[in-house]
Amino acid sequence: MADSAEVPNGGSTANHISGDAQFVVVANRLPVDKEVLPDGSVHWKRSPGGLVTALEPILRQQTGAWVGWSGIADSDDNPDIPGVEIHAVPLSAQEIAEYYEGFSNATLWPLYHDVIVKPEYHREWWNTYVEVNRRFAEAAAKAAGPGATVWVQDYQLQLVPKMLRMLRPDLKIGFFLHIPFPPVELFMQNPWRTEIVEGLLGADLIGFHLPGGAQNFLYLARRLAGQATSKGTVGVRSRFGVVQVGFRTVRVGAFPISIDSGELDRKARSKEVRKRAAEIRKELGNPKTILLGVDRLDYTKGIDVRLKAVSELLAEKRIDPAETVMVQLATPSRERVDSYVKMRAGIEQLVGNINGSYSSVGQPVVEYLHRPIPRDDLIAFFVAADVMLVTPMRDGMNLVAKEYVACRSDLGGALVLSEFTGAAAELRSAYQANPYDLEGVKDAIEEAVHQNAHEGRRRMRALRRQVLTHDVTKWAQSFLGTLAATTETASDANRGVHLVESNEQPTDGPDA
Ligand SMILES: O=P(O)(O)OC[C@H]1O[C@H](O[C@H]2O[C@H](CO)[C@@H](O)[C@H](O)[C@H]2O)[C@H](O)[C@@H](O)[C@@H]1O
Ligand SMILES: Cc1cn([C@@H]2O[C@H](COP(=O)(O)OP(=O)(O)O)[C@@H](O)[C@H]2O)c(=O)[nH]c1=O
Repeated sequence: MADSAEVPNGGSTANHISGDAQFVVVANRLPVDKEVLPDGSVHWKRSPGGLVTALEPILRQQTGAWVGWSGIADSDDNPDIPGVEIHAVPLSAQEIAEYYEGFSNATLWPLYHDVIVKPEYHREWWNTYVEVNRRFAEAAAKAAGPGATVWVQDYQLQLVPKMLRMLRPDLKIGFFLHIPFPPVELFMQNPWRTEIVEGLLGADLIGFHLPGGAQNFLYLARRLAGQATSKGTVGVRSRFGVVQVGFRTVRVGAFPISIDSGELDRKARSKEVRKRAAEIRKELGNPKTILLGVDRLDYTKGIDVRLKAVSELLAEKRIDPAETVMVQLATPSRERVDSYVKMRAGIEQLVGNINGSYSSVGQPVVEYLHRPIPRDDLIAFFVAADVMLVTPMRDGMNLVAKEYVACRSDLGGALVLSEFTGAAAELRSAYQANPYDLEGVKDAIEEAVHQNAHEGRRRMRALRRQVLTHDVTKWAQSFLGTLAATTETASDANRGVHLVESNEQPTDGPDA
């Protein structure tokens, strides 16, 4: 998908509902964000974040419908996207404040990301979350044809599976969580924890990035919803868990998401991208080492950690300011949520401090851009960067790490990767570090900066083998294939699976 597209004003097909789609994606966001320019014309640009990056190629491969919000208040415009039938769910300014900024991003987001900031619990936010989830469920019910497959995405819509099942029992319903599913001790804080578990159990298949999340969920289904569940460990794309909900069998599994690695590999090899990468290096003053960070400006991403690490490495003369430039590309995100406002100020202060202490005139050590970067430009930055810094405190997957690897067909570059990303489970040959251990992060960055070419190639070859053989198509096929196979009766599905009753004492504790 292009980063932006002009759509003639008045090109809306609002309320044009066909109700015959056989495949429906339901996500908080549409794949494109609406922007109304000062002259009143409408502009649609790519929505931020990895969810859209991952799902967009899937919908290109099979026609279907996408139910979501356009990113601004009170809009029911449906942009024209070839091959995808768009069903916009309008949200009022108050719903955006309470459902999106409030319950989704100031309650659930911090709760599911290790309470890095304190989650806020407000009853009004919850009530609006329930109401908006109902509207998404109704929109999905209208878009889906008889017996269709509906794939509900992410933490903003955890009540939709149950609501949709009540409206349309004929549908096959999948749910995928793009962020970490938290340890049981944290999840239990949520005053509406039981409603959320029951909401998810409306699906036929519930997917997580990692087996640990799936196991946490199975434990909670037993404890909070009182359902019998399977007991063994969950595998990656295998050994699915089972929850028995009356006569229905819900499967629970781990499906690590990925990227369109073949497409990125191809683009990164192109002459234009190579040329642009060379230009970037020149524009940065031809430094020996380019360090790169690419993130939504989010406190989970550990942008402060990498800035502190670089600052200390400079102070300790372990890296040379005359030879090093760090580029931090930061897409604006959730700018009206308090914790994001505070975090932005902190990061910009760190950038200022480093530049104040170590830059020379016209040659800043840190180049910081606070704006969305078009995909093609991003690819050139990946090709140019000697060391990619991915240091989240917690991250569901982190597609940026995989994108960097996919772009390095030259086997150059090095990846510094937080242990607390979903990607760390697959990208074992990265320079991994614990983001809470600043000395460890510094050591990893220093090692990556000074790696010898042979070691660098060995690591990158191993990383690429993983990323190129596990792409987003494999992710979607494994999830949708498992969902399609969930037709058996409860007794068939449970054959050979020992179910633990909710009143039995489980022997397998949750995997925190
Ligand atoms: O829609 P926003 O509030 O602007 O946020 C953007 C998206 O952020 C999150 O992305 C996650 O999904 C990625 C793909 O699975 C994953 O790699 C990453 O670790 C997650 O943080 C969020 O989950 C999406 O719903 C948002 O649209
Ligand atoms: C900064 C920036 C990023 N992108 C693209 O956005 C996604 C980010 O996905 P990830 O899983 O790493 O994290 P979140 O979903 O944001 O939590 C990735 O595909 C980036 O290439 C972009 O297109 N433009 C940008 O400026």
